[in-house]
Amino acid sequence: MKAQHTQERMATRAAVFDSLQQQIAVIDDTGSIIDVNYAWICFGAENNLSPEFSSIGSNYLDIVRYSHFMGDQLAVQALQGILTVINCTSPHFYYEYPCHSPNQQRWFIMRVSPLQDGPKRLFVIAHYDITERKLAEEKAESLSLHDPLTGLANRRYFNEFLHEEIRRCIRNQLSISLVMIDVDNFKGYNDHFGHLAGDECLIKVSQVLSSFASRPNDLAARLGGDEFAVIFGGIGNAYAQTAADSLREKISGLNLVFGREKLVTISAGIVSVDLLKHQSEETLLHEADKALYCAKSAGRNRVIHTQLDN
Ligand SMILES: Nc1nc2c(ncn2[C@@H]2O[C@H](COP(=O)(O)OP(=O)(O)OP(=O)(O)O)[C@@H](O)[C@H]2O)c(=O)[nH]1
Repeated sequence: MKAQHTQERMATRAAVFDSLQQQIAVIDDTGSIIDVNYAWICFGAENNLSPEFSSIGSNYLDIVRYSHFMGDQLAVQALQGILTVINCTSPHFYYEYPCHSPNQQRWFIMRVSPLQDGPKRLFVIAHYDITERKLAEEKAESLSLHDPLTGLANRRYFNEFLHEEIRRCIRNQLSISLVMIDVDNFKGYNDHFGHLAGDECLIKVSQVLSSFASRPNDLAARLGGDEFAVIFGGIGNAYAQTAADSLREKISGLNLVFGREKLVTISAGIVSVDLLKHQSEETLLHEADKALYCAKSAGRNRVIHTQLDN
């Protein structure tokens, strides 16, 4: 009676093990696979992994070593982590990793924990799919860094990017240029066509700015209202002047007319430093703002350029 009861409990436990969505394998201290659950088997099949991945008796550590040998850079960290638990240098191992396929973004967590089964030292390797959480985090992160109207970087992202870009340029002795931009007489456009049309106008301006900031070390940002900025990392005096002139022409070329034949234009202040050694972001911001102020005072629809020495 007792034996039957124990058997039933074992069967229930096995059913629970197989019903879990997490992919679980149990290995011994040599890496040999003692057991896998149904989700683990399905994962192997869905991802065309070799049959060894789900076979009892295969060596899981060898499978991970082979992945590393085949160029999977993450496998070496997974391997080291598993070994720290097997060698008792760490009580658990927890590892978050991307596992993207050509048409799907996916992330997983691998958790390795020891399991004492009578005299046997075993280890549970559990993989959890955390794609939903990761995508939600990425979306929240993107929302916190971008302006909702134009999709450009917001002031917070701009500040962080400028800080990092200045450090990168100083480290590598590269040039940098910063362009501060303000739409001219935008209040007039808003008053003439209304706020919604004003929003459309800001979106069009931002699209032009984006098209000028296409390299990884460039950034177009909306700092607030009708105030924008473009960072050109690694770009010095000569190109920045040409780019800002062309940017100004492209925006007047949008032909956004309001009032009595007035055109939406921009004023811009540029600061460039060739082969940056030790200028601070405060100086760059201050000088670009000053140049923008001069462009406004000098009649708008123009670019004023300041070149700083190191
Ligand atoms: N439609 C719209 N308007 C905005 C937004 N944010 C700020 N504004 C308006 O942008 C205008 C900014 O005006 P200012 O920069 O002060 O002045 P301006 O008319 O552009 O004149 P100058 O800058 O001196 O050439 C104000 O009328 C604000 O109400 C927005 O998100 N959407």
